[in-house]
Amino acid sequence: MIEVRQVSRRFGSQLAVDNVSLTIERGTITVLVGTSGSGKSTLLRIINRLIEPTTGTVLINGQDTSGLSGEELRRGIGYAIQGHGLFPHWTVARNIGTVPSLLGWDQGRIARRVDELLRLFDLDPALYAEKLPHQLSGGQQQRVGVARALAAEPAVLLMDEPFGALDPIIRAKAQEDLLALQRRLGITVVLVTHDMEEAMLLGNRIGVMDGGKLLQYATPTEILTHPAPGFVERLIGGPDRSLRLLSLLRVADSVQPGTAEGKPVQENATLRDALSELLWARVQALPVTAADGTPRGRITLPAILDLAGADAHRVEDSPA
Ligand SMILES: Nc1ncnc2c1ncn2[C@@H]1O[C@H](COP(=O)(O)OP(=O)(O)OP(=O)(O)O)[C@@H](O)[C@H]1O
Repeated sequence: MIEVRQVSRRFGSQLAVDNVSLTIERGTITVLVGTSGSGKSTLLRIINRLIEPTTGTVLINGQDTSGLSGEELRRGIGYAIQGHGLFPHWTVARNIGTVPSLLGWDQGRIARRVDELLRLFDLDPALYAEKLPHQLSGGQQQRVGVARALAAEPAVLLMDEPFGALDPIIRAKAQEDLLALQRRLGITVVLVTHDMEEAMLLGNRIGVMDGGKLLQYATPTEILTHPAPGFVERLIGGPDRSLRLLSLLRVADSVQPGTAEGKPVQENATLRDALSELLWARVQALPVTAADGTPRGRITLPAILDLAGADAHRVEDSPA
């Protein structure tokens, strides 16, 4: 668990982070979202003490981090940034092995860990371990950046706009991969983005920042259905609000008995995707299947329309 208590950071006359308190539960994804200059990156870097707070404290698992050396702290916390931050003249393997080397792991253990991480990120070690970063695609570099951040098996992973430089298709894949990875490893992730869509997709909780202040810290559903008045309300109150709500709900949540004609929709797809399929096929209903193709029932247009409005209580009862 990470506890940020009344943390502020001043740069000259500017208060980049203004009295922020929040608690991040172990094994969750927290997304800090806000416009440029709102203090997200500064707050993230205060957690691993790349930036020291002017006032306030950060506790990790109950321990005040100011009592640790910054270097020691950072070896236990993964950090992945936009542009991947890979050393350009080092091979992929050496890049991934950076922190284990600093920690004094023996060569055999480092090699095994590098191999394991490359496989985890779908990069064949025989093909990629000895390549240089510039010989990889943007998406592959991004994966190596995250692999490097995870090399020493940190319990906490901080990510600053990790998908910012990726094209939309690779970005969607990278987001799905992060969700799967986080579930598999059970790590605590704190991620910074300026993209509310990304925050809604990834966050168990979202912290909305503006002018250094944390304006709201809540689940995606709470933010959509009960946004804090003012900035947050304006941020999420655009014309696609109903579609965002549908993005948080799964087909499995409103599947009905029966069958339908047409291309099946998977039960773990979002209702937004299902709506798109229904509109594309110009039908009122489509069959629903499990990932392995087992029939599950059908999804209908009226059922989706029913959930797309501001019926907050029903939406709140649904899993985010
Ligand atoms: N080292 C620094 N020296 C002086 N001012 C700084 C420094 N780092 C950040 N700031 C200022 O603090 C404010 C918050 O910056 P920060 O990088 O945390 O914002 P952000 O929300 O992450 O923005 P972005 O999305 O553009 O990265 C900005 O106005 C920035 O100019």
